[in-house]
Amino acid sequence: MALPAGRSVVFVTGNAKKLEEVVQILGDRFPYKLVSKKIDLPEYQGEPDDISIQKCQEAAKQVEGPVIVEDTCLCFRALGGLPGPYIKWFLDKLKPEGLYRLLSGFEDKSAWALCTFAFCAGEREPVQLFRGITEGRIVEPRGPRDFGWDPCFQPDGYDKTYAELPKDVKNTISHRYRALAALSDQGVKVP
Ligand SMILES: O=c1[nH]c(=O)c2ncn([C@@H]3O[C@H](COP(=O)(O)OP(=O)(O)OP(=O)(O)O)[C@@H](O)[C@H]3O)c2[nH]1
Ligand SMILES: [Mg+2]
Repeated sequence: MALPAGRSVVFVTGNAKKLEEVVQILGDRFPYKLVSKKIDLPEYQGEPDDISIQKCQEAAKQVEGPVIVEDTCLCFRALGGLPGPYIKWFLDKLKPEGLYRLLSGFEDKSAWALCTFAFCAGEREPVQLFRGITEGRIVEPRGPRDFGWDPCFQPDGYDKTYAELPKDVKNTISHRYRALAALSDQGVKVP
């Protein structure tokens, strides 16, 4: 069963840039009223799916209603997928230059960005996951610095980094776009 049309769903994030992209990507394609709420949820550890499930359940508990959360990983192939969900701390300490230098001992600079949206209708309800992946490689940082690791991620098939690409291009190829496309295709369900 779908949520009744017109119901609102709270997107819980502490990240204003994420919210900006979600709003741009979704436009009016989402059948529910999307309300945002700024809460800094805990940074859980573990596999991406488990992290998103825990994050969503915690958000539903705090909001006491239907919620969507999103968790983003940046995974370096040469490092077996790390930093993955821990990219926030790696970026914070190393900046995009340091992320690039992390791979200096490796020929393989390939990486993928993984975005997972999680929806649940309430605290003890099941969590639905929607994933999107964009493949690319880690390059010496280029472009504006206003969003995280965008300057050092160059998506496959482009000679520009995410940061250098116009927003409307990033937003049609990104990990976030693909995850939201899965969400739009499959729809959210309440038990
Ligand atoms: O250059 C970027 N392009 C992107 O498209 C992108 N998406 C996320 N990030 C960064 O990667 C970490 C994810 O951690 P994260 O998913 O826990 O996010 P967050 O803690 O900032 O927000 P939230 O968890 O409250 O939603 C954080 O440092 C985000 O700033 C991005 N950087
Ligand atoms: Mg977070």
